[in-house]
Amino acid sequence: MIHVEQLSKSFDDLRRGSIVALDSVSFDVEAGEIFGLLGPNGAGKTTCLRMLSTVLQPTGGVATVAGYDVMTQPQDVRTHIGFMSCNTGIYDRMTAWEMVEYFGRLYDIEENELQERLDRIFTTLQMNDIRDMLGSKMSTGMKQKVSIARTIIHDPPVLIFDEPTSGLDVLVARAVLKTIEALREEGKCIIFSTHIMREVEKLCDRVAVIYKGKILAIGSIPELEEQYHESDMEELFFNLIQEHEDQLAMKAP
Ligand SMILES: Nc1ncnc2c1ncn2[C@@H]1O[C@H](COP(=O)(O)OP(=O)(O)OP(=O)(O)O)[C@@H](O)[C@H]1O
Repeated sequence: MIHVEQLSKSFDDLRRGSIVALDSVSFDVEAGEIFGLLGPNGAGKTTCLRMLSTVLQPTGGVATVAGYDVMTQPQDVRTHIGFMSCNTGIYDRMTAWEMVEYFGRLYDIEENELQERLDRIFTTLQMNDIRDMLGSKMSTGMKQKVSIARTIIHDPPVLIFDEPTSGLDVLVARAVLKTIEALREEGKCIIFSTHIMREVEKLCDRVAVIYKGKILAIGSIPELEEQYHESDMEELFFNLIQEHEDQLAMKAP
């Protein structure tokens, strides 16, 4: 469903010169799977997800999403994905229902089908009590639910979540994670970025540890624990980063 091969992205930064935000990254994600990108700030997670959602153009490598090439078929990619980040916007002057309906209409969903989907999503995400609430009156958690609803209204096979729980309290974060789990049960292909170890342990079928634009390790958690002889995910993560830093230091002139 998602195929990424040697994907790279450099930015020309006025102050810092050329920045390699992502460096020859490769992975695949299947339907019915949650794949985590785990890395600290600045690791390249957002850059990777933005390229998969066609917001940014790669400077090297290839990526296909639902069979469509992000470079040559961006429009097809866009109709087959739902993208949500922690700052996906909510309109103050629209109700929850109007907002999700509005996004459904942007995708040209037939009217009867749209109303059925709205009913289903509002029930599944337990949003019926905020149906008529304006964006300006919503709590952060309510806004996050509306963001998820608008991300899935066109029933895309691929879902891309960029740090979806960032800034949320534990209760709302838990509800968001439960929703993502339920979407996996529906057979969605899900890629999810985070810097929170526990989220990966709870949710992800496989994970890529990403640091300074490179994938340092990739696999299921049991696979990684076995490969690196470390059962504590946090220790494993720090060890991988330390090892990478040591290698960089050895290469430095
Ligand atoms: N538009 C840009 N211009 C220049 N540099 C950029 C740009 N976007 C990202 N970068 C740089 O690329 C690197 C990777 O950033 P990215 O936002 O992908 O990391 P991240 O893993 O998502 O981190 P965070 O959790 O902080 O969002 C960083 O060094 C960042 O400063």
